[in-house]
Amino acid sequence: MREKLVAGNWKMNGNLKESVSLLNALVTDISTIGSNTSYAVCVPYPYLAVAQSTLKNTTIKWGAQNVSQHESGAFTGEVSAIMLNDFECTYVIVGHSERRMLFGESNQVVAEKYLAAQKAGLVPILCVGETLEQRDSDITEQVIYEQLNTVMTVAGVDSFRNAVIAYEPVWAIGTGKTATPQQAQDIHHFIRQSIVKQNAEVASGLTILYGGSVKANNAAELFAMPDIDGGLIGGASLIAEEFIAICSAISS
Ligand SMILES: O=C(CO)COP(=O)(O)O
Repeated sequence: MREKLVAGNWKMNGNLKESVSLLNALVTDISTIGSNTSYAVCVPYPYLAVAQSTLKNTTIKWGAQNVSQHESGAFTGEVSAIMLNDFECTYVIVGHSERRMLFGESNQVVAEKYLAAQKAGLVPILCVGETLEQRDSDITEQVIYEQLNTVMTVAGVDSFRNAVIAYEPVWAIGTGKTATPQQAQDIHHFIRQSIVKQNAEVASGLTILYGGSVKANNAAELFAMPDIDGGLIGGASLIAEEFIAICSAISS
């Protein structure tokens, strides 16, 4: 059985006080739900230390939202995978569409970040997804295949044994427009089949998350689809009750 996962992506939100209180609320509330699923929060870098101290010895894992493709050196403002290890991160998000679009990260750079994360023992959560324009031009599968294939070329298909993929249609992020469960399932199936062609065993064990306006009231129907193994949650992960409700939608 492949791992199910619900991960929060806090993005650039909150301050220290709010982060501490959200983490504490999650720790209290998570104990009320079943545990056949993994849970995680990807917090801003400055709050990794407090995530580490608050979540250690709980069932909630933690991670970062970005990582440098370089090991060390003159890269002002960047954070390496080795540094993330100091905070005992399990996960790091790579290739989020906001990084691709706002910070110009190409498929190649994303693949190098993915590889750097894995080399340091972190589990990359590789985000893929199409814009509305690309969907309307009927090139969704082509776009996603290129995103995946660059990673397979740089890191190999076996690398997906220790990675998670998140399908996040750009048009559904922060817009309140969720992909329908069938639209999401179709792309999840396409992603899994793209990996099956290289290695069926790796593909069947691969956790593929859906992200994009997942809320407590639409999570269960998305998570019920056969190739959707959980969610990457943005806005709703900033409210403890909402995030916990989404987590319980997968356990039930
Ligand atoms: O980008 C996302 C998670 O990485 C999704 O964000 P929202 O859940 O706010 O749409």
